[in-house]
Amino acid sequence: MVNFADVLIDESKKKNSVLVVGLDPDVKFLPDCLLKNVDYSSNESISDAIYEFNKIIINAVADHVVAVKPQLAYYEVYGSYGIKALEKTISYARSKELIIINDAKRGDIGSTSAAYARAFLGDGAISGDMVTVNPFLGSDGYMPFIEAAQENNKGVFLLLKTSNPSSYEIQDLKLENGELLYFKLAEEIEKLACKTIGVNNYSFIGAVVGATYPEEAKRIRETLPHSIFLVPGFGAQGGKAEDLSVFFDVSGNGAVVSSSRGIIYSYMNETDDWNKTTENEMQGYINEAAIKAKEQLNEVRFSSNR
Ligand SMILES: O=c1ccn([C@@H]2O[C@H](COP(=O)(O)O)[C@@H](O)[C@H]2O)c(=O)[nH]1
Repeated sequence: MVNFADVLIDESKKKNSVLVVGLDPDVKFLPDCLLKNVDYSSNESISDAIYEFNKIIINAVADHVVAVKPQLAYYEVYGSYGIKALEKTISYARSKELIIINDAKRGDIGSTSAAYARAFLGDGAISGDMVTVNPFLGSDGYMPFIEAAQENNKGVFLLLKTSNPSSYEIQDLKLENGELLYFKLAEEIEKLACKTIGVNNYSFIGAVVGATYPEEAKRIRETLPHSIFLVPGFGAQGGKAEDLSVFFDVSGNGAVVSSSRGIIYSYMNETDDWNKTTENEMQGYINEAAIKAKEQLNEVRFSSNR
């Protein structure tokens, strides 16, 4: 039996990185070199460009990231061709021995969640190693994912305190006993996580906690010591490396931090005419941005500022 938390931590140690790069391809931001032959009336043609873009990103970051995180929305928008681009991207990332976290945020009634779990945690073409799950339908909505992850030696990240500005509207609602909703959910996750720990003391049942909420993260970390956090919101959403030490444990483990736009479109900040960036230049800028982010995170994850 493999506990996926151990796989993630071992990979993080091997790469000396807690950085996850998000694969959120938006054609608006692709330079001319990738768009010159694109027929905008064809989803197939656009999806081919997306796959080429993803290969450049993967080549640039593979040595410096613990995982890549495709965001499903950017593929689903192009229908079956977008899904094909996702399949090819996953297969390419696997050829570079990368861990794949599908940011799909699924969750439904039990029977449908079981089908989603087969899609994302089974052995199909869009299956990764971990998937983000929306737990707000309740335990029959998220347990099928946890069961599939356990059966297939994979992992999940349950949404807990998301990085967006309005996350407080629902997630911070006060319950009758004065407790906050996300905090109650953290307690529920811990009940499952503490029973499913691996050799590093972490469970394959992780939680999403936004980089934009370090104060909240500090309390969540105490309540949920056995879950690895997936931390989005670093970079483009304003989350800063210097605020992130509270997400980690004393050994610098316990969290992986994702950045999408801040890294994959880093070439847009390098010249006034970013449209003219070549594929080689793109790869270079993305590589530099990933190394910089990795180093910033390494500086804070071992710091004692908790
Ligand atoms: O709480 C959450 C959960 C998921 N996300 C996703 O992460 C990336 C963030 O992209 P950036 O460009 O680094 O801001 C994106 O795919 C979101 O859907 C999140 O931001 N917050």
